[in-house]
This record gives sequence, structure tokens and C-alpha cells, in this order.
Amino acid sequence: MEDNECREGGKKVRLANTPLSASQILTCILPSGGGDAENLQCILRLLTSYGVFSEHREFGGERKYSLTEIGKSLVTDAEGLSYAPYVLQHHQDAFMSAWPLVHEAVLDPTIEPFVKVHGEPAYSYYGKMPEMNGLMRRAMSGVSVPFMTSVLDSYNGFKGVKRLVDVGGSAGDCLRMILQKHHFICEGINFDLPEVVGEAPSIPGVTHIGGDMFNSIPAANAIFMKWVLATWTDDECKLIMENCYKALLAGGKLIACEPVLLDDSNESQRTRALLEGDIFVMTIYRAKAVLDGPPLPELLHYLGREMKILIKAFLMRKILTSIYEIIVFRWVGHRRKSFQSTDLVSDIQKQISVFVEDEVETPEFPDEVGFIFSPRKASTCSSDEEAISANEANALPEFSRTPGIKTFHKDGFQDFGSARLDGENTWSVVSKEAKALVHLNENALCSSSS
Ligand SMILES: C[S@@+](CC[C@H](N)C(=O)[O-])C[C@H]1O[C@@H](n2cnc3c(N)ncnc32)[C@H](O)[C@@H]1O
Repeated sequence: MEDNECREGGKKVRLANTPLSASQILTCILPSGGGDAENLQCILRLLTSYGVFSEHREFGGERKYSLTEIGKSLVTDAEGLSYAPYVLQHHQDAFMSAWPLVHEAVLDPTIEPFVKVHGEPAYSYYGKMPEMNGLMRRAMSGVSVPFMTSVLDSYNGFKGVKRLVDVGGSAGDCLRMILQKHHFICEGINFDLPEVVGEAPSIPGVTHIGGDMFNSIPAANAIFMKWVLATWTDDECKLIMENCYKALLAGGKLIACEPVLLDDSNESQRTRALLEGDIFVMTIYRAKAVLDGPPLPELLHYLGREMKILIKAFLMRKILTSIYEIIVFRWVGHRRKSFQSTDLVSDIQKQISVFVEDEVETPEFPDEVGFIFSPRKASTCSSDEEAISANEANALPEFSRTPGIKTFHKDGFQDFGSARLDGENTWSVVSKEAKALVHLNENALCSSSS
């Protein structure tokens, strides 16, 4: 029986959020009788004080309760989705046992509290517990579907993409929604850990591929990544993003969608949700261990100047001030030689000047503006011009957590402060996209604060 259904006289009925007393609610929970309505009332009153229920009481009469908007978000909808699995997921024993060690993250940030308790990182722990992985997938579906509805209403950057990979895509809901909206995308690849995609439902147009994003990522025109980077350290983010760079075909782009902290530590629900999320990640996922790898300037040089801006933005988390940013990177011209961001968020524009590296060629890509904003002909998968060649598609680079990058430019990171912009066209596109993002963030705010 669904959470918002009840039996009355042996018949299943859907409740219309009519205020009910504790004993009426108890009858819904335990149709065959029993239970203690008084104890239930204690819980209902507390939840009312937290805004999950509204209390209705005529003078001296019985207390009755109806669901508020927050309460409704915990009730499964017609598709079987709700925020409830997310709440349950965050309160599993394995997580709760890490919280008493949260102070350890301050004393010794190199091992996250979860690892201190369980002896291994969260994702490898889930991998051995199918029920934890299952709850994680349901939790992600419940929160991602409403979020993606808002993203897809506002964000227009999938145009022209033929092959899209969702890195860390869980059960594939985000990809399903993107493909349902954008029929020109011929192929969706849901890429996640083998034990996660192994249990994912089959989705038309979507291939589930199991793997490790720290090794390699399937080739694509565009990579979508939501709520993935936020759970990794800066060093790990660099490895993931480098693998994205290797996987993207010429003209491809990375669409990263991540929660970012607000500058102001106010008491709003939104700020609290973000700050709590940050501590959750710190406790469960994100130790600050330094991986073996190339020194930062080497990697930055290898990645190119625009990637430096994103990495720098991540290193300076504070400068990002919106709840969810979509940061899009587009590779233009020749792969590896140069690439140019066209979609940086406004906050980054204001606070980080663009670093122009002399060695990086100015991209020759006259159609860049049109690439994003001009209406494109509806394309089909058979277009030779845009189809990915078999060679390209199969060119999955092998990449380990210790990449052997040799190039080193000692001044790679020092010019970040210099105030040079690289072309009016790019920046007019940037500001258009930034406006769209502001709108998107407002939508995300509405959906997150409901
Ligand atoms: C917070 S969830 C986000 C899920 C999904 N993107 C969404 O927004 O609904 C992070 C995802 O990253 C996946 N993941 C973790 N480590 C990974 C790895 N090394 N390679 C690929 N995916 C990984 C997890 O299994 C999980 O599905």
C-alpha cells in the first residue's frame, strides 16, 4: 500500500490530506488494530514543530494533523518516488556511527570519520552491501527527479549532443529525463560503479556501463555529472576532470552540476541545508589525503587554462555563491591544444579574472556562439558529419590515479589575478548563459526549499 493510502471498511482509499487525529492515523498504519495513539501523538506534535505536519484544533477539541509541503515530499508519488529514501539513507546505522567522530575530521583530516569507523571508504563499503546500494539508488532517484525537472525547464545546453555520458549516474534517472526531453541525443550512457549499474533498471536509449571514473570514462560529445565532484577532494576532482577531458571528443563539453556553498552563513533553510550537506560529505566521504600525482601546476598546464578556472574555483569553494551551479566547459578547435569555456557562472566571472596563457592557442571556432544558442536542425543519429567514429568512440583512455604527466610550467598558476578577458563574443555568450543560470538557480532554490 502506498504511504498516502488507507483502508476504510476493507477498501483501499487515497487520502486527500484531510486532517486526521492520531488514532485515525494509527488505524491507517495498523489496520488490524493495536498500537498506542498517545505515543504517536508525541511524535506528531514534534514533527509539527518541525513543519512536517500542520496541526488543526478547534477550541478544546481533538488535535488533527495534515501534511505540509515538507510532509508531502516524503510521501511516494505515482512513480513511486519521494524524498523519504534520502532521509532514510542518511540515517542508516553505518552513517550514524560515523557522526560521533565528526570532531576527528578537525583533529586529523586525512581519514574521514566513516573510514575511521568502518575501515574502508563509503563507496567500497556500499559495494558489499546490496541493500545500502539499493537505498542509495532510490534516494538519488527521489531527489534527482524533481531537481532535473527544474534543470531541464531552464537549461538549454544539451543542444547538438549526440552521445551523452552521465558519470556517476546511479540508476540512470537523470539520463532518462534528459533523453525524454532531447530526442536528438542518440545514445545515453549511464556510467557508474559496476555494482550500481548492475542493478539499474533498463531504460530505452540508455546503456549502463560499469567502471571507475578514476580509470577511464566512455567517449562522448558531452559528459553530464551531477552531485559527484562535491564528494571528492580537490585532488580527486582533478583526476576525474582529467578523465573527462580525455573522454570528450572534439567540440565536446562537460556539464557539471554541483552544490556550492553560499558566502553568507545565514540561518535560512537553504544555507543550513548546504552547510549540513557539506559536513555530511566531510564526515562520510571527503578526507583530505593527498593522492600521489603530479604537482598542481603540472596538471593545470596539461589541462589548459579554462580548466584551471574551474579547479581554482573548486579550490576556493567560498567564491561560489549559488546553491547549484551548472558549469559548462567546451573544448573547441583541436583537442588538447586549447579549449575555451563559454559558460562560466557569473560569480566566477566576477571574482576570477581569466588567465590567458601565452602557449595556449586562441581557438579558431567562429561558430562558437551559434553552437550554443542558435536553433539547430533536428539531427539524426545517422548524420555522418556528427556521428562519432568507431575509433573515437572506442578510444577509451587508460588512466590511473597516478598519471605520468611530464609537462611543467612553473608560472602555470600564478597569473590568475591578471585582469584580461579573451574576446567579447565569448563573454557575451557567458553573460547570456549566466542569466540562464541565475534563473536556473532560482528554480533550484524554489524546489529545494519546498
Ligand atoms: C551522490 S551520487 C549522485 C548520483 C546521480 N548523479 C544523481 O545526481 O542522482 C554519486 C554517484 O557516484 C558514483 N560513484 C562513486 N564512485 C565512483 C567511481 N569511482 N566511478 C564511477 N561512479 C562512481 C556512486 O555510485 C553514485 O551513484
